[in-house]
Formats: sequence, structure tokens, C-alpha cells
Amino acid sequence: MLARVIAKGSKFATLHTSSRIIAANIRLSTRFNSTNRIDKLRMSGSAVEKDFQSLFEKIEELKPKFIDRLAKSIEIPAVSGDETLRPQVVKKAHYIAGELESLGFSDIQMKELGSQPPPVADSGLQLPPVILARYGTDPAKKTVLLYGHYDVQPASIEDGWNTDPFKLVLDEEKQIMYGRGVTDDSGPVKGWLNVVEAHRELGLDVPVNLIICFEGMEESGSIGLDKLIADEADKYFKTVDTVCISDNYWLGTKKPVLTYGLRGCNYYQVTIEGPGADLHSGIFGGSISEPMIDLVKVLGTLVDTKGNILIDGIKEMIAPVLETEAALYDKIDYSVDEFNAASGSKTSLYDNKKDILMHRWRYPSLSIHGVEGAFHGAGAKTVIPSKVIGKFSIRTVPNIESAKLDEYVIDHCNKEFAKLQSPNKFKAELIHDGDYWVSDPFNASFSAASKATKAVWGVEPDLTREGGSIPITLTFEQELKSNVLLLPMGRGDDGAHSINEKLDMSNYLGGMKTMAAYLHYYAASDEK
Ligand SMILES: C[C@H](N)C(=O)N[C@@H](Cc1c[nH]cn1)C(=O)O
Ligand SMILES: [Zn+2]
Ligand SMILES: [Zn+2]
Repeated sequence: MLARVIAKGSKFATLHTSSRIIAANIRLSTRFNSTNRIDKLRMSGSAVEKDFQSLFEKIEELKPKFIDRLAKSIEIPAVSGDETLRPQVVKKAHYIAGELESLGFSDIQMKELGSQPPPVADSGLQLPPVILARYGTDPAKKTVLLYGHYDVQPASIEDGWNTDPFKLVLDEEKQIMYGRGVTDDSGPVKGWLNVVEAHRELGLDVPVNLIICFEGMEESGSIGLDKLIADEADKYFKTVDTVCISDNYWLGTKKPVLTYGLRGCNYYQVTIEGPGADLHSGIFGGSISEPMIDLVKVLGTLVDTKGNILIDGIKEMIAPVLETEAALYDKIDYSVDEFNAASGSKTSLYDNKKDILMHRWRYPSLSIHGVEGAFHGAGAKTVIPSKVIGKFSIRTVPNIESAKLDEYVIDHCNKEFAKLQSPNKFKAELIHDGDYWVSDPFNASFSAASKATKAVWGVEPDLTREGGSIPITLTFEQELKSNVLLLPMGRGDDGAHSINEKLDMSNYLGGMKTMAAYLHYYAASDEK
């Protein structure tokens, strides 16, 4: 991944950006009201908006077809992190390519990225293809690159899902769809296809040229995509004016947002290997050095129970918090109650909105995700696992340098393991990384998305950052030298990566209307 460090002297730019964001959020903080948007648009009658009524009605009319399109997508368990499911990821890529073809997209290319590098995969495992496609090549029109991912996080009913995660289930009464990937990111990916279909059904011109870039490794660090983007910057992507990514979520459940920042993510594993095989704890317990005990000790030194990272050198790399930033958090429409509702608990480390948001957007965090090779599940197996692999990741923020972070983390793990004086074998390594991204949200693309949000939802969006990561965002910005906009479809309580992942029907339909309106406003704007 390309390194992102705010250069010395850019403090002014950061300060300037944050005061503009504060001003915008104050200006935009009117509450969402429920008047009929279509009637209002009909009355406003601007040239750009003249087709909105028919477009929005067409999207409503095609709802059954759009649900069906999403259902077919959810049924393919395209889990990029599970090697055994790689054929399913590839199958989903070909399925989407077929859909693009039938919707009139051209120059469809399945870009192969070679085999997956260690340490995760067995050698020779092919990475899933990146799907490239075009809709329109009119030199008189602007060109928008739409990025999304067709892979999903793992899911199984045993994790506590109420329904089969790989079947789309619609709660008719609540108008909510459930299934792995509905909000992250199959719903938004299908949303773009549906927007094109709505235009075609109406015989309406799509007002910009579209370039599709859908990948199948986002949930596993977008391995291989950086190089493809660099290689295609002057080829397939040559005409791109702006990049739009729909792969995050509103902050809360009521107010739409546009997003101008992401945390990065560096993912690590520590492998501890001891006995030649898993052993009986009654026979060997107490007289053999246990890898799992070593692992628990090492993992326990990474972070404390209040979320403080205990690795030397990281805190010093965090960009200082500016005084003006405080007002920014005050103006964001969010509450501790919404946070608790989204987590399904009252286990927050903080009791106020500002601290919660700052620890999501502004500070790094370290999470421990799991242990490969260890006994898990019900029952009381009395085994001593012979080899265990602990997995953890660090969400990064400005100005954490990725390579330095890796050095500090691996050095810390090695030192902590050495203190144990264990005879077991130990290795700490990076699995994948992706840098943080923060941009200035005052450009034609954000302005078009803001107008689109107002036209559909009746409220101007909050400008937010995102605690999650989309590793490729910074690469698009740097390699294509273009702005990137994050235009989320789902809500903050959708349960992405969790059990019972959902997408409210109003967000699916409203999200598509917003996407459609965004393309029209962007096409009509004077700037690029
Ligand atoms: C925000 C996006 N929808 C997402 O879920 N991204 C993942 C990307 C990732 C990085 N490493 C592994 N996966 C995330 O934030 O976890
Ligand atoms: Zn995603
Ligand atoms: Zn995700």
C-alpha cells in the first residue's frame, strides 16, 4: 500500500479543512422532514431534476426485480478470507460480469491478479478477478469510476444468525432484508447496476460515462489491486474524472452522511508452534510448554481493557488534535444511545458522543480477532493445541506510518515472547495493510452528492469519517489524481461483519435514488 503521511506544513490544510467541515455541518444540520420529495422536485423544476420523478418512480416500480437481483448475489458465499470458498468468489465475479453484459456494459474485462502471496494462502491459490466494465464512452460526458467489492466476510448460522446468512430474507412487515453482504457490499454494488437498469427502462440517457471496478479481495486487504490501478491509470482508467465508492454506512440510523475519511488497517498474525501434534492435557499438561499459554501471554501485552495500545512508538505518531476539531464532533448528529443500539449492549468505553467518535475516527485501535488452531465451540475438549496462530489488527490514523508501525509491532511481539523463555517456535508477521485516507470534501463530486441527498432524503448530509477501512481509496486518489467520494447506502446499525447483517428497504431504494441523482448533479456541475 502507498504510504499516507500528512506532510510537515500541511497543518494549515488540515485546519482549513476542519473549519470548513465545521461550517458545513452547522449549515447542514437541519432535521430530516418527511414531506413528499417527489412533489417538491416536481415543483422545483430545475433542468437537472426534470427526470428525477420518473427515475425515482421507476426505481420503486422495479423493487421486486432489484430484491431478486440482490438475493441471487447473496446466495453465492463469496468469502475472500476462506481459501476453500475461493471458487465461489470467482463464481460470483462471473455472475456479476454476466449481469453487466446483459445491462449493456461494454469492454468487460476480468483482470487476473496472479496467486495469493503468503502468509495466508497455500502457494498457487489464485486471487479472484477484478471486474472492469464501461457504460458509455462519450467524450463530451464526464466519467465516474464506481468502485465496490463483491466478496464478503465469513458467516455461519452457528455464529448466532437468526436465518441462513447466504439466503436473502425479507422481513415484509419491517421492510428489512437480511443476509451476509446486503449492506457490505453487495447491496451497493447491485445498486449501481439497478440505477443503470432504471435509466434503460425509461429510455433515459445515463448522464455520465461509467467505469466499473469491482474487486473480490476487499475484505482481505485488497491484495493485488494497487498494482492493477497503477498499471491501468493511463489505460482503462485514463478518462476518469472522479471516483465514487459506496461501501460504508451512515453514522446512525436516521441521517444520511457523506464520508471524507477512513482509518487504515494493518493486520498481523503471531504463530507459536510446539509439540509435534495436539496432545492429551492429562498426560502432557504441566510437563510441556504450551503454545496457547504463550500466545495468551503475548496477546495480553498488546492492549489494555480500556482500549489503550501498549506498543511503544505508536502514540507519538498520531497527528495532534486541533482545538477547532472539538466543534466538529459537537455538530454531528449521533448519540450514545445510537452507539449502544448498534452494538446491542451498554459496554461502551465512553459515555459521550465526542469520545466515541474520536476513538472511531481520530485515534488508532487494536482488536484481537481470533486464534487459528485452538479448540473452540461447545463441549470441554481436553486438548493441548500444538500450533496456534493469533490474529489481531490495528486501525490506523494520520500520521501513523505503516512500515514503522509494522516494525514496532513485530519488535514488541518478539520482545514479549523472548521474556517468556519458551522453547516453542515463534513468528510475528504482517498479513495485509491498507492506509488511512482523509480528504477535503469541498469539490464538485461532494457537492453533487449533497444535492442528491437533499433531493431524496430532504436533508443535507452530515460530513463524517469512517472507523473502518477501504484499503484502495488512497490508491485511487493518488494514482488517478482524482477526488474520491464515499457515498454510503446502509445505516450504522446494519451489522456489517456481524451476525444478522441487514439493509433496510428504504436505504436500498433511497440509496439507489441518491446514486442516480448524484450522477445527474455531477454531470451538470461546471467543475470536475
Ligand atoms: C468499510 C468497508 N465496508 C469494510 O468493511 N472494510 C474492511 C476492510 C478490511 C481491511 N482489512 C480487512 N478488511 C474493514 O474495515 O474491516
Ligand atoms: Zn465493504
Ligand atoms: Zn466489510
